[in-house]
Amino acid sequence: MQAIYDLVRDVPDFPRPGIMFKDITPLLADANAFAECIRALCDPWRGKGIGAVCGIESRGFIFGAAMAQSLNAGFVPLRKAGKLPPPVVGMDYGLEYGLDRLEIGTEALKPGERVLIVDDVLATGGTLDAGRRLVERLGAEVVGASVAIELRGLDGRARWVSDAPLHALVSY
Ligand SMILES: O=P(O)(O)OC[C@H]1O[C@H](OP(=O)(O)OP(=O)(O)O)[C@H](O)[C@@H]1O
Ligand SMILES: Nc1ncnc2[nH]cnc12
Repeated sequence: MQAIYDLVRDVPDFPRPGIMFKDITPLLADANAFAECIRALCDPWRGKGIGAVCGIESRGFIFGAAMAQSLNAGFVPLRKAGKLPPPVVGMDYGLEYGLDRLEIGTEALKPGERVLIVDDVLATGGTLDAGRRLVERLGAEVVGASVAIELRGLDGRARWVSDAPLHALVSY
């Protein structure tokens, strides 16, 4: 896990003054560390009957798609506004450095389907909360969530009001 810490770069004042941005691109560029990261993210979910991994645009796609393959599950994108063709349902939310909207195709998940939600970073938790609500709106079952990085100081975990587990690989 130390390799993962070593490969996440701190970028001060990006994308806004006062934000310490966690840059995952050095981690993604390292084949062994990225593979180890995907393995470790998937381990808690093996044998748990995950039918679909919902990855959150855009960095959540990188981890989510690789995890879906490893878990032998489908991949369903939760996309930013206006990117998915209709019909969609959407949700506005706030994140550490702005406001945004996530959407999902109304036919993308079956009622009762067992879903894992994946993102790269948990900061204030607004994004993950919006993702959970959208999946539940479609009647699917949120089995849990995984993030590569948790920023504990922003207490995003408090926004995860589900009983389903929320796993973080590394935390700061
Ligand atoms: O916990 P929160 O405060 O909600 O912040 C976490 C979200 O912020 C980033 O997404 P961003 O909207 O910057 O999109 P990107 O992945 O396209 O860079 C990150 O990828 C998470 O999705
Ligand atoms: N500090 C941060 N670094 C990287 N991604 C983020 N998303 C929200 N806050 C972030």
